Amino acid sequence: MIEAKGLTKVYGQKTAVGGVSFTVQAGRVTGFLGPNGAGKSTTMRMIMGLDSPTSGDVTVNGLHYAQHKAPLHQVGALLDAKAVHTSRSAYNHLLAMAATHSIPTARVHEVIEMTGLGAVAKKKAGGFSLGMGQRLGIAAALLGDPQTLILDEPVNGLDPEGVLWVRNLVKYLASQGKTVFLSSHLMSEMAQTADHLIVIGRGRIIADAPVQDIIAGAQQAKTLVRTSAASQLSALLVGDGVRVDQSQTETLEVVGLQPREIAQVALDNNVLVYELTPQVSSLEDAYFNLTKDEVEYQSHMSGEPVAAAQEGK
Ligand SMILES: Nc1ncnc2c1ncn2[C@@H]1O[C@H](COP(=O)(O)OP(=O)(O)OP(=O)(O)O)[C@@H](O)[C@H]1O
Repeated sequence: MIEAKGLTKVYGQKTAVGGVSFTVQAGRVTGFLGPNGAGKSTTMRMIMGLDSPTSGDVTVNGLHYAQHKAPLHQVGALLDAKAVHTSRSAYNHLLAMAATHSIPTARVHEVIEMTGLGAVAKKKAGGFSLGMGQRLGIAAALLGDPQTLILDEPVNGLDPEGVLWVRNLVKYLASQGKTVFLSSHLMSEMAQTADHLIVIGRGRIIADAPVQDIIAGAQQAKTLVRTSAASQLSALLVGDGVRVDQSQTETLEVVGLQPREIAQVALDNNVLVYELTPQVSSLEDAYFNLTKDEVEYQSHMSGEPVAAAQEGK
């Protein structure tokens, strides 16, 4: 379990993490989402004792990271896949880590096989592709068979087989009662992997709820309507709390009414409707809804990223 209380990190004028409190429970996969610069990596670094909080507190399995006598058995983390000795082989990198905790060599071989690194284990880690580096980072995180796993963007650079493997792995570990905390910018992947989500924006928690609740929260009754009299039906439907967008000649998107209510209006007015399809919200919709005011680095049509707001900078 990870517990953060009033966790704050200020760099000069910049509040990277502004007094966040949350609990990452054991036995489920908790996703950590937020726009670029929201404070995810800083939070994870503080959990791992790599950055000290300006104020507040965070513990893993009841203790600060540094208080654990055998931390590799408590918490395994992938924070920066490039943080390896570049001229050391993957095997030797893992062996060196294992030696610090008297972890048997057999476990090194085990995590190498688990992560699909067998063929390259004796090669220098500095020459690894992004995906192979991620696999090595995950192998290192798993080495001590820790109770808690923290993975910052674990699927970044992985091929589809690797993405599926990470998904199944973290779900399996959670089912075994482990605590799994992972960040990703891939919404569809997060929707399939996480049970619970913590969403952060500009250093503050903006949602902390089960994935299904977050998706349901964004859900407005939205229906795709195909009709031969789009303008007429649109005029009949539009009103208080009801929005109608006409995307094509015979296609309407109606927000704020149930399909049955739309059908009734059409029937009462003798309008032919030949399709009524309720639209289901995705995690991506919910995420954009939640973070629309929290995006600090916004892309523009020209492709040139600019700081959308200069809060604290
Ligand atoms: N060492 C540092 N010194 C100064 N500012 C920092 C430092 N580390 C992070 N920041 C700033 O703190 C904010 C949060 O950064 P952080 O890396 O935690 O965000 P993130 O949510 O992980 O972003 P991303 O999705 O881009 O990885 C950013 O504005 C970043 O520039």
